[in-house]
Amino acid sequence: MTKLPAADLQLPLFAYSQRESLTEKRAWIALQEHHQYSARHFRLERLFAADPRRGETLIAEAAGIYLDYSKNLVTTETMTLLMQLARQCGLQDRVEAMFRGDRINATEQRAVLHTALRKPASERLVVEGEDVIAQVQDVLARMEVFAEQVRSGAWTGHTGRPIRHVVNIGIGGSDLGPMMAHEALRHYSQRDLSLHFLSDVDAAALLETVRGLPAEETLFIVCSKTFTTLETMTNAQAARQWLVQQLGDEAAVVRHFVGVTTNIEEASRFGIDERNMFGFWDWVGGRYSMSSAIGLSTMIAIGPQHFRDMLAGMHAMDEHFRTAPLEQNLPAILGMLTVWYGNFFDARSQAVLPYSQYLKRLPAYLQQLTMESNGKQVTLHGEPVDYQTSPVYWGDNGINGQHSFYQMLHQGTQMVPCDFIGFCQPAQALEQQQELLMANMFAQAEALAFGKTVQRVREEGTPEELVPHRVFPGNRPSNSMLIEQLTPYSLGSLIALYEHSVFTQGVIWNIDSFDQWGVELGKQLAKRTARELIDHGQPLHHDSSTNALIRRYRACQGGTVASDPSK
Ligand SMILES: O=P(O)(O)OC[C@H]1O[C@H](O)[C@H](O)[C@@H](O)[C@@H]1O
Repeated sequence: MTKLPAADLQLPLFAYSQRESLTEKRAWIALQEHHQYSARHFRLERLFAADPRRGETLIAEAAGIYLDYSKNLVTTETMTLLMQLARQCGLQDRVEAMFRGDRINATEQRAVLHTALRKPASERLVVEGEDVIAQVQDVLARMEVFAEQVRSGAWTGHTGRPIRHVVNIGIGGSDLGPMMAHEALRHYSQRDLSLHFLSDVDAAALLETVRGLPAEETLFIVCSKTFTTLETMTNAQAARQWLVQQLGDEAAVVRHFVGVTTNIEEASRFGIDERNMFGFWDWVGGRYSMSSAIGLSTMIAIGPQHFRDMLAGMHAMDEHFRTAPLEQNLPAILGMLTVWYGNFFDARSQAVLPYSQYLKRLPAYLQQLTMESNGKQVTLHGEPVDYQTSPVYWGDNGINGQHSFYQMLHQGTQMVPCDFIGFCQPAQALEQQQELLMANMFAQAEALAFGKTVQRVREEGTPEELVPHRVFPGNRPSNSMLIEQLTPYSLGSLIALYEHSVFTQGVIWNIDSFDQWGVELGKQLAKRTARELIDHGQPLHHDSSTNALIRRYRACQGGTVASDPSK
């Protein structure tokens, strides 16, 4: 892509940043008062009693997702004020700027165009003189040819055997999206192809992955936006060595390794044939990249048409986000509710609870999407924020969670807003299991919202000394998302919903949701420390804790200390 002239480099920082502090905005002050004098006294049972149709009106629906946000500590007045805040923060202008391809990732001087990855081929989007849709479609077409070759067995390995195992090597955004999508869409996957994900640089990860894999039927997809990430490069080199050792020929690499990257040069140096590289662009952030060529393993597993369906679901949500009025806009509603709880109720975390075995990796995926995007402490101007930014996102498969951490959600001392996600039709059916699953989701949201009073606990004949233990305070907020069925389309739409909710939050907080400088320091220190762990003679200049840990490690390696008697 063409580079901006140096003189323009400062412009976007100021173009998209809000000069007025968030906490000085009229709507913010109004929300503070609303919280102080009304909202902090809201009781969900009273809100529901006052408006018998609340559960049918505080809802929004788009791109196959029905969102019920009535079990939140809000009234229509709250929602009006929240949307006023969004407007005063310029949300709609920022949305337009993102979709247009402005360099809204100000600290890296990059456009943010993951939405272009899922636009229909018939559209055009010219950014800095280039039609990005044409570029996207070109890569998609090449991915489709390759994916079909692998799926049909036409792509053969070095010894002429078809590929039966695909190993995605990548980390962060080059792992979590494809891994989550693979789990979510297993039902759509070609049965005679198995997918594996290798991210951890712990040798056990590689060895456990390749154990039992026939090298002649194994394809490695090295996914790395930069092609310099240490963990991925280390794993890719080790996998390469394993393959060459197994097949006894360096020439095998070209049939068993393909690359997905923005860095063609580095990938060539690794030995990947340029014809087997699938590119993307610096305007696709790692955690926003599952709809780019990073989704190659997804496409191989579910096939090009289903991959296109996933893109269509994303696009439908993108368009909804771009065009729907804020009051009916799902990502805006979700995003503003997160702002509401974090900034006015001091909620520090947000639970994501899918009632679907297939979505068990969704919370892990969302952790990078949300926290790497919005875990920031300075505004676009570089000034410290004086309000809370990203909450901790966490969660698990809802049913499993019920039998472990839901205790804290119901009776703990912290407010944890919850997102429940469920499906009307199961991807796989066994009699009544679907009803049992969804009954639990509805019951949990109801129990959190309305609890159980002292009076009811007593009426149940509970011994007096146990009454306080068996009371459920209720008034714990949640969203319920109901989707017809888990399909590539609905998965795409769900992911785009969260992407844009994250964007909404970032706009309000006036931060750069698309950089990740916070991951750099640890990487730098690890490089130096790695040298010290390899060469025990290197002097140590860390703090006393780190020095002592390294000395202990060296001694343990050298066999001069041992604490495990079983060894
Ligand atoms: O795709 P890569 O360039 O290998 O980057 C992989 C990951 O590593 C980094 O440390 C970032 O924190 C992530 O945002 C990124 O997704």
